[in-house]
Amino acid sequence: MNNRIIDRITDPKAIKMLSHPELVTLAAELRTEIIETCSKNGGHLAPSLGVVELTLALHRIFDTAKDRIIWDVGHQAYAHKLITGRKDSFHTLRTLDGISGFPKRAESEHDHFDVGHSSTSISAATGMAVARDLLKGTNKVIAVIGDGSMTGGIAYEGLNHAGHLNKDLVVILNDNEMSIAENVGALSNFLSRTITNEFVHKIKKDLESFLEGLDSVGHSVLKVAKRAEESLKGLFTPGMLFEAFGFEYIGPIDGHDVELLTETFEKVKRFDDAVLIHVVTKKGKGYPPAEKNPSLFHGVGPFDIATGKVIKGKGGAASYTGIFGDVIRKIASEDERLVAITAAMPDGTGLSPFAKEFPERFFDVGIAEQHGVTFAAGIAAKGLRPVFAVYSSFLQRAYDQIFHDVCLQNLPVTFAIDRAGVVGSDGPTHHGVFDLSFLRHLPNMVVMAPKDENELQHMLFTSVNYEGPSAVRYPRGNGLGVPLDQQLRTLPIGKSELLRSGTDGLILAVGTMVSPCFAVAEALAKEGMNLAVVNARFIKPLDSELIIDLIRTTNGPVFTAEENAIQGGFGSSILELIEESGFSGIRVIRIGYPDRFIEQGEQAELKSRYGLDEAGLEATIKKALKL
Ligand SMILES: Cc1ncc(C[n+]2csc(CCOP(=O)(O)OP(=O)(O)O)c2C)c(N)n1
Ligand SMILES: CC(=O)[C@@H](O)[C@H](O)COP(=O)(O)O
Ligand SMILES: [Mg+2]
Repeated sequence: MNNRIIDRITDPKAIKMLSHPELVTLAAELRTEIIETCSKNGGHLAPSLGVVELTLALHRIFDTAKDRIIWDVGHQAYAHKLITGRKDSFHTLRTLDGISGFPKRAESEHDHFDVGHSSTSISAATGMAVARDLLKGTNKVIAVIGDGSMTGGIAYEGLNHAGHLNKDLVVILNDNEMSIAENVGALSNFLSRTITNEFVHKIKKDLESFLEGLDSVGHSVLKVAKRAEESLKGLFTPGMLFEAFGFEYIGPIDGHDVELLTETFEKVKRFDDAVLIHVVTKKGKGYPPAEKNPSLFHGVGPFDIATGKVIKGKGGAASYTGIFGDVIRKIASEDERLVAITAAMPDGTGLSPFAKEFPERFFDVGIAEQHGVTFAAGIAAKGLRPVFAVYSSFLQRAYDQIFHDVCLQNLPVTFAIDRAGVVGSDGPTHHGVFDLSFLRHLPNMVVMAPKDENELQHMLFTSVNYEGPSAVRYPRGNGLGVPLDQQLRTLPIGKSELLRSGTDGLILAVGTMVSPCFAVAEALAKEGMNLAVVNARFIKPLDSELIIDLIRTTNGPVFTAEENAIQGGFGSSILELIEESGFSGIRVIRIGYPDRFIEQGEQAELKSRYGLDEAGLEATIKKALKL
């Protein structure tokens, strides 16, 4: 008979009734459940395994029906989900219409803030603490933030404000000495304090034996020194930093000792000022392959539990990310001006091989997209060619820096925008469906999207050699498997490619939409309908000359197709062009993502749901042509 504790936890309050050995058993059961589900669905395995004991201790002491826990990024919240009523739906994790991989207020009363992007928890918690006090509430507010997420500037804006207000607020720093890759920066060195502590300890011992060897003067000095010991320790531990922000500091404590965590939280629950608890955990804890390779298992696809081997997809063409990584090295080998930058995503953006080959020209700035952009602007201002490789949705953080530090000064920064379009299981926080809209209205900016991986190569080369800011946006996943030209060339700025002629209608397509649009036009030709198809290549500047000519000669509607929000995107720019050119009576049908946040699901599922696959495009076009 199945006698698992996990099956009895339908409400987190049940955690409070368990004995210590039962909590240890439950931790193991949670890990099994998390590993099994991630092995099938993929997911953020290593971060979630690392906080199982922390999650149990939090739920043992706090009551999430009223107390507020804000998980930073939220990719580590699987145990929290399992014990807050979502065990039976956990098998749907990250799937279409299933439960989210991140906390979601709409999903549970125990999720208090929607997340996915990093470093927001302290600010949100501070806001909740202020609101609680204004409303005369009594609940606790707890932010749980990782050491990687502490590299994001907003975390310090939050700390600075929270420490100043000194509200009843708990920040738990989950320090596993890892971001997705190795964590970077001075703070990370400061937190991994082992060497410093040993060093301080040795100095203290040496000093003590020296003073003890002296006469009574020495003993008096020793007494003073002993009294100063605490402050000396404080001077060399991370506590110093957080205390300077106005927080009480507790730690570092073992984040896998559920009893110690529980005792600590019990005490802290009675405090009524801002406290930071520094908890040390192991990323991937309890699953040896993840402990050994936490970067691979940070966000992993389906894998074999016994061997820890990731199950490869169908194979096929190289990924856009991989091609980017290859081309950028190729360009850098001939152009010494090229400098590559990532904001904590060296693997995800394909820059890791570049980092190995050109370590002096590679910079991981941490989760600091704003700094990454302005840093790139500084490099460009001195005549070099920075390439900032970044996910579309994370670039949103740096809108003002793109405007103020790059475009306004017309600096030659390349934005290599990966994960443009829908990204899949990460869902609405991570889909990259706004970049065309938020980039194309900025003066000086050139915006490109390749129809395939070969065009990606030429666009990157074009971008690095362009004298102003430019962006190349490309999707998550594989290219089309087209042959790659060996010789890179610059594309004429603002020139599109006419792929097929026809006067029954005009399709203007961008990036990943070019191939399915072309296929649909070819199929319709067999039914006697001849549509022109344009690979836009440039979203900005538009190839106005060609597009106006084609609009003039078409007898049918104009279709625009893009993997971006319809609002403000490429289709909108065509409407503007039509208006500016004085056309009237032109029917324009814009195909893209509607004005709502797009849910999680596989890319193909989402494209099908929103009519961006071949079947959907054909249906839309046929309807408009009244076929
Ligand atoms: C603004 C932003 N940039 C980048 C990311 C990608 N990202 C997600 S988790 C993560 C590392 C977080 O490290 P840490 O906070 O230490 O958590 P851990 O995974 O180690 O538990 C990164 C870079 C993100 N979610 N948000
Ligand atoms: C939580 C987070 O932001 C990242 O781990 C993200 O999920 C990575 O996405 P990719 O899998 O597309 O690299
Ligand atoms: Mg970490």
